[in-house]
Amino acid sequence: MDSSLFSFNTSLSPKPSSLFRRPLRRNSSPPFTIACPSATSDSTASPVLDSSLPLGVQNPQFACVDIQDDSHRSRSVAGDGGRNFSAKYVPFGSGFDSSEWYSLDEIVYRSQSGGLLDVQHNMEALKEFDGAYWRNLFDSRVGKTTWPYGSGVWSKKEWVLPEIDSSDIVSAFEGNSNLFWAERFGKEFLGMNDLWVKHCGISHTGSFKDLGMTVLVSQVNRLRKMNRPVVGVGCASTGDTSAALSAYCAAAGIPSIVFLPADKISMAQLVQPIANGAFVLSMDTDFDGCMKLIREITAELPIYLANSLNSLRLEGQKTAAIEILQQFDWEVPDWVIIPGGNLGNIYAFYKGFQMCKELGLVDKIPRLVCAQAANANPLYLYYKSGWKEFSPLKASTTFASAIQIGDPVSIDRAVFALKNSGGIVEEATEEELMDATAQADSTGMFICPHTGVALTALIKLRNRGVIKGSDRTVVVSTAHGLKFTQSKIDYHSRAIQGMECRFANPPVEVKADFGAVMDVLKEHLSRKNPKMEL
Ligand SMILES: Cc1ncc(COP(=O)(O)O)c(C=O)c1O
Ligand SMILES: N[C@@H](CCOP(=O)(O)O)C(=O)O
Repeated sequence: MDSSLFSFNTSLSPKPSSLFRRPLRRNSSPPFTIACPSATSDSTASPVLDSSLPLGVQNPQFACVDIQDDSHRSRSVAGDGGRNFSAKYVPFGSGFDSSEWYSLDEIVYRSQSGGLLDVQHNMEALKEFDGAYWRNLFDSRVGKTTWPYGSGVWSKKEWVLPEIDSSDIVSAFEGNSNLFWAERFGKEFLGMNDLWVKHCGISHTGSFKDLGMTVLVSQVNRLRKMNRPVVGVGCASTGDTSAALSAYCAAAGIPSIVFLPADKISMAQLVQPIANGAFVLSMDTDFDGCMKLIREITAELPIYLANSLNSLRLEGQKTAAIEILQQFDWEVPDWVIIPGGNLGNIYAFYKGFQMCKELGLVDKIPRLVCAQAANANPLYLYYKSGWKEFSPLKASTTFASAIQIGDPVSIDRAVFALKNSGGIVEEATEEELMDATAQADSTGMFICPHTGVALTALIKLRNRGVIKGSDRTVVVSTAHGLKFTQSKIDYHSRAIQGMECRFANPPVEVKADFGAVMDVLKEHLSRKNPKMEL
C-alpha cells in the first residue's frame, strides 16, 4: 500500500468528558415541587395517583418528577405485594417450573449438567400489566436524563435487572442508538425503500457490547458492595467486549482483566482497554484459545466472567430489539439481520422480540437472519447441514475480525433463536463483505466490516427474492467503522491481494497548482455530471 495516500494529519483537541457523570438531578430535588409520595413515604398517600403506574405514565402532568423517586416508590409498592418483578438463572431451555435455579446474586455460569443458563423473569408479575402499559412506560422514559432511565437499557429496567438498586447501576447512558433509514443504499443497490440500519456501534465504546456490559458490571458492583469475593472482572475478546468491559469497570473502580489474541484485533480496539487501565494479556492464540483460558482461569480465581457465556450480558443486549420496535412505533419489521460470532447477540435479539410478543406489546416477531464471515462460519455450515451436525472449526483470518470465532459458546442459543423465528443463516466472503462495506460507506454510512457481512447477507437474500423490495428490513450494525479504519485504508488503496476493490475511492495526488487542480476537477466533475457543460 502507498501509505502516503493516507498521510493526512489530524489533531484532536481534548474535551472534558461528561460520560459516566451521573445527571445532576440524581441527588437533587425535582425542578419544581409537586405533591407526591417520597421514597420513604407511604405510597398510598397521594389521593390522585394509581400506585401501580409510574408518575409520568399515569398523568403527563407528573412527567417532570425525578424518575428515581418513582423507582423507589414502586419498590415500596412491590414490597406491599403490588409488584413482584424478579429474575433468576435457570438452565437454558428449561420451563418456568424448573427445579434447578439460581439467584442472580450467585456466581454461576453453567447449569449442573454443564449447559448454558438463561435469565428467567417472573413473567406472571410482568403480565399483570398489559402491553399498552409497557409501551407507554418505555416511551415515557426516552430522552430523559433521570438516573438510570435515560439509558436505553435501563429504561427497560423491570425487564432487565428488576431488583438492582439504581444506585448500584454503572451506566454511560448506552442504547437509544440511531435507527438510520438507509434510503440511498436501499433504493440504488437493492430496490428497497424500507431498509434501516440500527447503529448499535454509535455508543460509548463503539459497539453493542456496552448494552450488555452495563448490566454485567452493575451486577458486579452490587456483588462487591455485598462483600462477595469478586477481585476483578475478566473476558476473552476479539476487541469489543474488552473495550466495553474495561470502560465500565474503570468507571466503577473495579479491576478488569482482558485476554486478547495477539495481532488479531484492530489498533483502535487494542488501545481502548489499555487506556482504561485494564490488565491486558496479549496471547499467542486465537479468540477460541483465549476463551478456553478465561473459562479455566475464572473457575480457579474469583474473577467474574464477562463474556456472553454469562447470560446477564444478554439481558442488556436484548433491549436493542425492544428499542427497534419502539423506534417503529411498535410496528414489527419483517426481517432483522445480525452478524454472528460467539452467537450471544442473535439470541439476545430473539429474546427481546419474544418478550415484547409475550407481554402483548406486539403480536408477532421478525424473521431473524444471522450473517457469518465465510472464513469463520460454523453456524452457517450447521444450518446448511439441516441442523444435523455441528462441528467447531479453526476460524481463518477475516476483515470482520471481531467475529473470527470457530467455537461459539452460544451455539445452542443461536439455533433456538433461529428455529423459533423462521431464521436463516448466510455467509459473506472477504470480497463480498468489503465491497458491501464500501458501497454502504459511499451512501453516507461508515460501517464496520461485520456490518458489511450483514449487508452481504441482505444482498444475497434480496437477489434470491427471499427478501422482497417492500419488506421492512433492519440490518444491525454492531460496531463503529472508526474502529476498523485500516481495513478501509487497505481497500481504498487497492492494497488487498487478490481483491479487485471495485468500489475503491483513493485520494488523487495533484500538484499544488491552479491549472493542475482545475484539470483534475473538470475531469472528475464531468464524469459525475455527464449532461452538464463545465
Ligand atoms: C462488532 C461485532 N459484531 C458482531 C459480533 C458478534 O456478536 P456475537 O458474538 O454475539 O455473535 C461481535 C462479537 O462477537 C462484534 O464485536
Ligand atoms: N466479538 C466479541 C467476541 C466475544 O463475544 P462475547 O459476546 O461472548 O463477549 C468481542 O468483542 O470480544
